[in-house]
Amino acid sequence: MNSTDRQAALDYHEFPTPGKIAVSASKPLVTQRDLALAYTPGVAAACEEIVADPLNASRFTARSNLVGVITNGTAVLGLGNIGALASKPVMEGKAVLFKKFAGVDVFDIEINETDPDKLVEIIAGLEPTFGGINLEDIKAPECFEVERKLRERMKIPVFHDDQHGTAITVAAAFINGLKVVGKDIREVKVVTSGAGAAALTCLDLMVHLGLPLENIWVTDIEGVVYRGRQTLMDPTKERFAQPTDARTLAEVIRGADVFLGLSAGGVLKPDMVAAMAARPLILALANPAPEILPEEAHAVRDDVVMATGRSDYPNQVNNVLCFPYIFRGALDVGATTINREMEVAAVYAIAGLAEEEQNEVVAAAYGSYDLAFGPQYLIPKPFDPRLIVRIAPAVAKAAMDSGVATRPVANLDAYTEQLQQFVYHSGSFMKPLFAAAKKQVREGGKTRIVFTEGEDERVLRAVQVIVDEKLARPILVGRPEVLLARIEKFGLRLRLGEDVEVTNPEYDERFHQYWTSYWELMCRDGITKEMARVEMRRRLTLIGAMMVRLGDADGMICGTVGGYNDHLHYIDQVIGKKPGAATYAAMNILLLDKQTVALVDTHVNDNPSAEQIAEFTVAAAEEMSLLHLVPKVALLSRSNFGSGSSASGSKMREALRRVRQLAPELEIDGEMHGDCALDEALRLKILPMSTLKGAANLLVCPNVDAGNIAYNLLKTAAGSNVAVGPFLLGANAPVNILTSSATVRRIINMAALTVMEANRQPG
Ligand SMILES: NC(=O)C1=CN([C@@H]2O[C@H](COP(=O)(O)OP(=O)(O)OC[C@H]3O[C@@H](n4cnc5c(N)ncnc54)[C@H](OP(=O)(O)O)[C@@H]3O)[C@@H](O)[C@H]2O)C=CC1
Ligand SMILES: CC(=O)C(=O)O
Ligand SMILES: [Mg+2]
Repeated sequence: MNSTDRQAALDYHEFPTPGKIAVSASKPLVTQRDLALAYTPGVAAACEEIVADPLNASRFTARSNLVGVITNGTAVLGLGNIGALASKPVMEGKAVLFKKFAGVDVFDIEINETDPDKLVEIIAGLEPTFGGINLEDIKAPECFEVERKLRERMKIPVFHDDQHGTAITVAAAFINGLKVVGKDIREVKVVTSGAGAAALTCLDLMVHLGLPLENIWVTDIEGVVYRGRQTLMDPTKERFAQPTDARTLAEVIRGADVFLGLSAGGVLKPDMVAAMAARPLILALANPAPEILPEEAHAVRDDVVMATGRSDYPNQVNNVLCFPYIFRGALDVGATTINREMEVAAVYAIAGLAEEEQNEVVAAAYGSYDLAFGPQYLIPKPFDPRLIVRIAPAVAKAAMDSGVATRPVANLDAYTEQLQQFVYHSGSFMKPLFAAAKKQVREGGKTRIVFTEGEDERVLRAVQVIVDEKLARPILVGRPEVLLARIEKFGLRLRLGEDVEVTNPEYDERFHQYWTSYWELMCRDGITKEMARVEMRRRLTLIGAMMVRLGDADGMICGTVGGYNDHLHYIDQVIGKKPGAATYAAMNILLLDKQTVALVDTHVNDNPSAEQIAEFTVAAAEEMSLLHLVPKVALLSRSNFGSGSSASGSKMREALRRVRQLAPELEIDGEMHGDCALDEALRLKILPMSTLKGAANLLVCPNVDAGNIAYNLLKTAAGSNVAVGPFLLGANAPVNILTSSATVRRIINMAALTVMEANRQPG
């Protein structure tokens, strides 16, 4: 690490508050009554329920989601025996990863004790606190004994991460690596550097998966582990002792197909790499310095396939791919242990994911979508959000099948769905809407959605999911040769003409009809025939809009590139407003932690009149009903029922009067401040005469600046994956203009919603 990176790492740990974790309360503690419930006397009720039935601890305490990350600091990363106190940053780090990747809470516990029996006594005594124990960085061979004794004594999962988390991840990289180099697990020679917690347990699992024991050559700080060796031996190591005269890594590495390094930095030398078999697989996993750096190995030969434990090289093989998710699955079914069946399920879940297409979140985190299964991508990346939905259910199922689950989940699909929500906040909101869209497709409803920026990477990735999930029948506007090249580049499987229809902007026999129709529409608005022809070829939104107008598509999605109002301009020319509508508006929905709120107008009307506001408020409320949301409308202002002498206040009052005429059944009030809209208690205090009940979920802003700014602030403060929209209100067809910040997920969601709009019953 250079001095700048070192300083950055220290600053990260020190500022703004020392360390990386804190405890946060999951219940409100604001009033005297809260205090009485949370603490004495109320807390006694929870205690008594647990006395009556210990299983109630998982109902009334955080135990079933709480893991102890416990170490004595004797084998911390590759830093060695640096002691319990100095290991604390690593344990806090594990806690952050547990929480971030799988929502598991952690107490990190660093214990000043090297005697295995005493360590066992201390940890076993913590069983009431935790739903699981993750042992970390305890050195071999003591770690084997500590784990075995704890497993015997404790009725919760005990998992030594450096052994099993590493073994599971390494086994996934190993089987995928062999696939890439085209070798058979029964025939490869594997040489390790390291015979500690990680290395020996990796070998154990690799043997379970089919690697013959006699093909394994283990080396450690003393050299080769040979039969008859006396120094630094223990029974676990003894199992791998070879009958050989070879004594050094340099000797046994000759002709090896696989090197597995779980020892210390710089142990594997370039001349040893040169002596390995063709297409060698090198897993140099010591942290933070690997046994050999990739550039050193590649300098010796160009057929090496290489992985390290580090994030700054391709193929990071690190137990973070396993431990958050194996615990998620184990905790969710109340597993009493983590057994071999659960380990193997995790191996295949991780290995299988690497062969799937890349994910947008991974691409955003790593700055590239160009990851396809192969030498540079053997194993999923730690930021892949699919890890949780692949590994945790596989582990949960294996726990149930092998009889160690005390709280089996009744429906694995529903469980997986629930985990999906952990990754995508829009999951639970969208689920019934996806089901409705799929039903339309199955029943032959109006489902042909044209995507005008068909060549855009996000659109292509979204369309792959839309095809796989049968959410719509997509039409891509794009040049076929570009589409084909990009589909291949991104590792997608779309078949042009079969899965998706294509409209080629450079040549399509329908174009004559498209541009002449456009000219007929616009010939009295300054568009000549020549302009109509040229515009129709170069304006993708015009093409899509004309397809919808002429019945070649049922709905349209555009806007991933370009300005909102530029797209609206062409939609207005070709599709126009709904009969009777005087205005367009844009509505966005935000799926916040505690509530779902829609905001209108976020993109169109600079300073709408009261009449316009009334019109788009009613349109927004109708759109919400289509999405199964019961609208509760607040007309926002900086004035509260006439409290401020603002022009917007009187405009919103007038809008209220008009909405009440247009839609008397709608629950609406205003004008009011944003906090009164969302906080019923405050509203009752300040505006006790308000007719609005509960929190408003449709917030109508007095102008587009307010709407747009409020939307972007809320979206950013809430974090990613929370926005659905924008919905274009007022157009005479189901067309939606997205924005350049649209993600793949948002495009998929909006396609499903456009299908629903296309099938909306009039009325
Ligand atoms: N990428 C990943 O996910 C993970 C990586 N690791 C890394 O693996 C390494 C070992 O961790 P762990 O098994 O927990 O620790 P242990 O202390 O249990 O084992 C370390 C092993 O490495 C051997 N060793 C140490 N130095 C050398 C050397 N210079 N040459 C040859 N062998 C050596 C030790 O030999 P002896 O006992 O004879 O001294 C021992 O067999 C660490 O670097 C750790 O960071 C560990 C877990 C996960
Ligand atoms: C990754 C890890 O657990 C280690 O290096 O010890
Ligand atoms: Mg470790």
